[in-house]
Amino acid sequence: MDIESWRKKIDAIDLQIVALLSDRAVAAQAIGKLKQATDLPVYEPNRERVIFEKVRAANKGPLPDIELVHIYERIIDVMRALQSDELASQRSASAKGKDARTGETGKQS
Ligand SMILES: O=C(O)C(=O)C[C@]1(C(=O)O)C=C[C@@H](O)C=C1
Repeated sequence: MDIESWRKKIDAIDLQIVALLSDRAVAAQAIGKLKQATDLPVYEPNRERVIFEKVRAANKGPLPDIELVHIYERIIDVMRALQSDELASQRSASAKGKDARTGETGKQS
Protein backbone atom coordinates (compact mmCIF):
# COMPACT_ATOMS: atom_id res chain seq x y z
CA MET A 1 0.00 0.00 0.00
CA ASP A 2 1.21 3.57 -0.67
CA ILE A 3 1.31 6.45 1.86
CA GLU A 4 -2.07 7.85 0.75
CA SER A 5 -3.75 4.48 1.27
CA TRP A 6 -2.20 4.07 4.72
CA ARG A 7 -3.34 7.61 5.60
CA LYS A 8 -6.90 6.77 4.53
CA LYS A 9 -6.68 3.72 6.77
CA ILE A 10 -5.48 5.91 9.67
CA ASP A 11 -8.32 8.40 9.04
CA ALA A 12 -10.88 5.58 9.23
CA ILE A 13 -9.27 4.17 12.40
CA ASP A 14 -9.27 7.64 13.99
CA LEU A 15 -13.04 7.92 13.43
CA GLN A 16 -13.48 4.61 15.26
CA ILE A 17 -11.17 5.70 18.10
CA VAL A 18 -13.11 8.96 18.55
CA ALA A 19 -16.43 7.08 18.62
CA LEU A 20 -15.08 4.57 21.16
CA LEU A 21 -13.58 7.32 23.34
CA SER A 22 -16.93 9.10 23.29
CA ASP A 23 -18.70 5.86 24.34
CA ARG A 24 -16.14 5.41 27.12
CA ALA A 25 -16.67 9.00 28.25
CA VAL A 26 -20.45 8.49 28.40
CA ALA A 27 -19.88 5.42 30.63
CA ALA A 28 -17.41 7.30 32.86
CA GLN A 29 -19.85 10.21 33.12
CA ALA A 30 -22.62 7.82 34.20
CA ILE A 31 -20.31 6.29 36.84
CA GLY A 32 -19.41 9.82 37.95
CA LYS A 33 -23.09 10.65 38.54
CA LEU A 34 -23.59 7.43 40.53
CA LYS A 35 -20.49 8.25 42.60
CA GLN A 36 -21.78 11.76 43.27
CA ALA A 37 -25.12 10.35 44.41
CA THR A 38 -23.42 7.91 46.79
CA ASP A 39 -20.55 10.18 47.93
CA LEU A 40 -17.87 7.89 46.47
CA PRO A 41 -14.54 9.41 45.36
CA VAL A 42 -13.89 10.06 41.65
CA TYR A 43 -10.36 8.61 41.91
CA GLU A 44 -10.32 4.82 42.31
CA PRO A 45 -6.64 3.77 42.11
CA ASN A 46 -7.38 0.05 42.56
CA ARG A 47 -9.78 0.06 39.60
CA GLU A 48 -7.21 1.95 37.52
CA ARG A 49 -4.55 -0.65 38.36
CA VAL A 50 -6.92 -3.40 37.16
CA ILE A 51 -7.51 -1.51 33.89
CA PHE A 52 -3.76 -1.08 33.27
CA GLU A 53 -3.27 -4.80 33.94
CA LYS A 54 -6.05 -5.70 31.45
CA VAL A 55 -4.52 -3.35 28.86
CA ARG A 56 -1.11 -5.00 29.29
CA ALA A 57 -2.65 -8.46 29.01
CA ALA A 58 -4.57 -7.52 25.84
CA ASN A 59 -1.54 -5.95 24.15
CA LYS A 60 -0.30 -7.91 21.13
CA GLY A 61 2.16 -5.21 19.98
CA PRO A 62 3.73 -3.45 18.20
CA LEU A 63 3.25 -0.79 20.91
CA PRO A 64 5.30 -1.51 24.05
CA ASP A 65 3.14 -2.14 27.17
CA ILE A 66 4.54 0.97 28.87
CA GLU A 67 3.46 3.26 26.00
CA LEU A 68 -0.03 1.77 25.90
CA VAL A 69 -0.35 2.24 29.65
CA HIS A 70 0.78 5.87 29.26
CA ILE A 71 -1.99 6.42 26.71
CA TYR A 72 -4.47 4.87 29.15
CA GLU A 73 -3.21 7.00 32.04
CA ARG A 74 -3.97 10.08 29.94
CA ILE A 75 -7.40 8.74 28.88
CA ILE A 76 -8.36 8.04 32.49
CA ASP A 77 -7.06 11.48 33.59
CA VAL A 78 -9.50 13.00 31.13
CA MET A 79 -12.33 10.70 32.30
CA ARG A 80 -11.72 11.78 35.90
CA ALA A 81 -11.84 15.45 34.87
CA LEU A 82 -15.11 14.76 33.06
CA GLN A 83 -16.51 13.13 36.19
CA SER A 84 -15.53 16.17 38.23
CA ASP A 85 -17.46 18.23 35.66
CA GLU A 86 -14.35 20.27 34.82
CA LEU A 87 -14.43 19.32 31.15
CA ALA A 88 -18.19 19.68 30.84
CA SER A 89 -18.00 23.30 31.97
CA GLN A 90 -14.95 23.96 29.76
CA ARG A 91 -16.81 22.61 26.75
CA SER A 92 -19.99 24.58 27.30
CA ALA A 93 -17.96 27.74 27.95
CA SER A 94 -15.92 27.28 24.77
CA ALA A 95 -19.10 26.60 22.78
CA LYS A 96 -20.26 30.04 23.90
CA GLY A 97 -16.85 31.55 23.08
CA LYS A 98 -16.09 32.14 26.75
CA ASP A 99 -13.02 31.47 28.83
CA ALA A 100 -13.82 28.41 30.97
CA ARG A 101 -12.07 29.81 34.04
CA THR A 102 -13.08 33.47 33.99
CA GLY A 103 -16.30 33.28 31.97
CA GLU A 104 -15.06 36.22 29.84
CA THR A 105 -15.81 36.29 26.12
CA GLY A 106 -12.34 37.49 25.13
CA LYS A 107 -13.87 40.25 22.98
CA GLN A 108 -12.95 43.90 23.49
CA SER A 109 -15.88 46.01 24.72
O1 LIG B 1 -14.49 2.69 37.41
C1 LIG B 1 -14.65 3.79 37.93
O2 LIG B 1 -14.84 3.94 39.14
C2 LIG B 1 -14.60 5.00 37.11
O3 LIG B 1 -14.90 6.07 37.58
C3 LIG B 1 -14.09 4.93 35.70
C4 LIG B 1 -12.60 5.26 35.62
C5 LIG B 1 -12.21 5.01 34.12
O4 LIG B 1 -12.21 5.97 33.36
O5 LIG B 1 -12.00 3.86 33.77
C6 LIG B 1 -12.36 6.68 36.00
C7 LIG B 1 -11.87 7.06 37.21
C8 LIG B 1 -11.48 6.12 38.26
O6 LIG B 1 -10.35 6.49 38.97
C9 LIG B 1 -11.38 4.73 37.73
C10 LIG B 1 -11.83 4.36 36.51
